[in-house]
Amino acid sequence: MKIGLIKERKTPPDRRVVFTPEQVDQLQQEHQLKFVVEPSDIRIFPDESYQKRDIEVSENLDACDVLLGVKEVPIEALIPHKSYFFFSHTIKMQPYNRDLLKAILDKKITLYDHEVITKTNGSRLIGFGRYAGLVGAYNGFRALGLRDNLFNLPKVEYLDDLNAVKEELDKIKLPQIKICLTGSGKVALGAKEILDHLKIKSVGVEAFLSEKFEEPVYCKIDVLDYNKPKSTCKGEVSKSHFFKHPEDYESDFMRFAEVTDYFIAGHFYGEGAPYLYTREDAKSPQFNINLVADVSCDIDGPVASTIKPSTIAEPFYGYHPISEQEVEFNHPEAITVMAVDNLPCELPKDASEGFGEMFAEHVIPAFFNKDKDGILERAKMTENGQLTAKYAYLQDFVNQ
Ligand SMILES: NC(=O)c1ccc[n+]([C@@H]2O[C@H](COP(=O)([O-])OP(=O)(O)OC[C@H]3O[C@@H](n4cnc5c(N)ncnc54)[C@H](O)[C@@H]3O)[C@@H](O)[C@H]2O)c1
Repeated sequence: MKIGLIKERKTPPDRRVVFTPEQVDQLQQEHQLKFVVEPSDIRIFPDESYQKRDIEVSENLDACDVLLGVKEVPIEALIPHKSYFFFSHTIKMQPYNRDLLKAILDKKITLYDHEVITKTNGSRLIGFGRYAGLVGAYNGFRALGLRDNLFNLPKVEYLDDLNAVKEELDKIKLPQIKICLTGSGKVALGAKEILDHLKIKSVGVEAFLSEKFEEPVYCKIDVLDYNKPKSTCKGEVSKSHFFKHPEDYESDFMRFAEVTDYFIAGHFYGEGAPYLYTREDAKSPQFNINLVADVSCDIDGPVASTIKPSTIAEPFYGYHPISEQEVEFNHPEAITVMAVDNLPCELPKDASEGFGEMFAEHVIPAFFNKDKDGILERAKMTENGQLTAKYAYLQDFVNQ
């Protein structure tokens, strides 16, 4: 079997890749696999680092059975009749990728989307969430240091890797602040890794809400901490009930907002769930949050101060809660917002290594065991110019 590692072609440039040279080397030794790497001048691992390991680097991907990329492949670069794996960002009917999905069908491409490489229960097996959480939490501290003239952390993109990021954090001293972190997935765990590296004390909900501390503390909360059942809720309150019937719940986040200084949003927001805080909530004199690292990054939604995504080049802006307008990130009345929507790109080396490990563990075996766990079947969105049954709900979207 021949696998092609394709060049990333999106703007701004994305330096990540599915497999590092070392991983390709190892996979070629362990399996009946041969790799071809498409040349790229932006990839974090240069062409020579593959060539040094005798891995073929070539523009010609004709002989490849499968092509692996990270982000959306531009329509003109799609090779007809091939099988691809990449993030197509189409499963939620994202309008900006409608033409891409149409082209994939027209060109009779078999598309497997990384986002839907899942266990049978639907939970995702691979992704870059951990790296988003790591960089997002760090960026929030960077904003704090710059805004309050406390310390000057460098941008992650100028650092070599995660170790270098952690070394920078070792140099700072934090003020006594309360940090609230939402979520239970990969993003939240990545953010927690940064908080734990800084040796910030983790406290439970009751203590966080009611006690004063001499040192910085954080509290990690999940859906049933920041939502409560409405009086009309009939079902038994549980996480799975919340996921199925979010309309039976209302936000209980204000009790956290009243005592939190720095909020790290690392949750997954499901359609129909209550907003954590609205623009009105943020106007309340009791609303205490003045810094948000919104890794979840749902725009103009559950975290009302996130009025737009920010960029790696310009990662911070201010949200003025009274005027509801954007202001300077260090405006004295602003909630400082970090809402970069491509955070893992800032840590391309570690993110590629981590992603490659997950892909090697969960997907590569499926090529050789007749997909006995249904991994490929669940992730296959298109085949022979048709949407597969699981993704047939996208038919109207592509017909528009
Ligand atoms: N800013 C960025 O660069 C960036 C990068 C990666 C991910 N993200 C975003 O961060 C968020 C979290 O991603 P992740 O990688 O941690 O996800 P994940 O798949 O690792 O975890 C999702 C968690 O949400 C829970 N969940 C499932 N359905 C839910 C629902 N309806 N309501 C609430 N929780 C539910 C699951 O139990 C799981 O624990 C996503 O919205 C993702 O788009 C942002």
